[in-house]
Amino acid sequence: FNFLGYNVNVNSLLANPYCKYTECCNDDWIKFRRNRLMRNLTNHVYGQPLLQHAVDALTSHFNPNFQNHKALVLSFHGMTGTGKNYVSNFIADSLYINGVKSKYVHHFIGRLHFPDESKIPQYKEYLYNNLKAAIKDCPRQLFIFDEVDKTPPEVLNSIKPMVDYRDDVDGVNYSEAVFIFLSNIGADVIREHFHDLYFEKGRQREDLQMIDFEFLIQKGAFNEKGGLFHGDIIANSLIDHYIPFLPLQEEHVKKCILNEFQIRNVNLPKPEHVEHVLKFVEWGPDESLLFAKTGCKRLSSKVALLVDKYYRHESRIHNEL
Ligand SMILES: Nc1ncnc2c1ncn2[C@@H]1O[C@H](COP(=O)(O)OP(=O)(O)OP(=O)(O)O)[C@@H](O)[C@H]1O
Repeated sequence: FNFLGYNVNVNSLLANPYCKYTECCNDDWIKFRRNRLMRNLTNHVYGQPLLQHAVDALTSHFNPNFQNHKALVLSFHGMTGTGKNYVSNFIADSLYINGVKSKYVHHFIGRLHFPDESKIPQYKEYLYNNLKAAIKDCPRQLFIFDEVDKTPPEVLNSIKPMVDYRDDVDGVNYSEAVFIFLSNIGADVIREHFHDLYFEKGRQREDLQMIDFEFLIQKGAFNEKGGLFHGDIIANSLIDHYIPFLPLQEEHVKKCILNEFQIRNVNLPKPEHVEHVLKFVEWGPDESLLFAKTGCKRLSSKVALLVDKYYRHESRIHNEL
């Protein structure tokens, strides 16, 4: 309303002052910022054009004009070091003001959280109770399950009711949540298919479509051993989108190396230093040597050593500015 010529927002007058400084379950702290995500993916993630599909899925999930009938479930597949964790963090950053540090972001790592097969019943109970308590506290939660292929399928099956098409489970509604599964399941199929499309059929990486991969991954995820293996989540088609992470080539790895230098305030590293880091990268498969076996992983420590040795002055001056 208008008071003495000033526009007064009743909501902000009534708002809990606690939530001004502390993260709360409201639009001030949780809001999907598509442009922010697009900018980060464009500027920092190399060689993964199919990510646009994940952005579109998130956009429609958070469209206030549509009512969701189930939680959004994305499954990221691909070789190691191609950006699955990296992108999940950008998604968290686009959803929460506190980014990955938000109390509404939860990471579960197969080998770390569910290592012991004899404890499956306890894990199931732990997961169910944990998720339920989180959603009760705030419906807009992000659950990231890393190393899904190293998680016992029974454990993942316990969250099936939460990602299914239902209004609520035990009085709790999960439809606003986002689940992201990360795994190397299907990585070989993706690599082989990409090789065929790119090198044999002359298709450009940027022109590839989801349709080129989605069914392949779904089949691979179902057949390969791992957490999704014969699991209820796939059997019941509860994964909304399978996102393939393509294998990285030399041009992408070089960009990753330059990025690592840039992070350390070295904008123009010497070409021989970039080449030096590149020498540590293993290439495959077999003698084709087309793709980086570990993608852009483990480059940062190599770059850090070089920066410390040759650019200490440059990086210090920038840090002091
Ligand atoms: N496509 C990419 N573009 C730019 N940087 C990347 C890309 N992929 C990976 N990186 C860099 O490599 C690091 C490791 O990647 P990330 O942890 O996302 O791999 P991953 O696909 O999750 O691997 P894994 O399957 O082993 O868990 C990232 O933190 C990032 O710095």
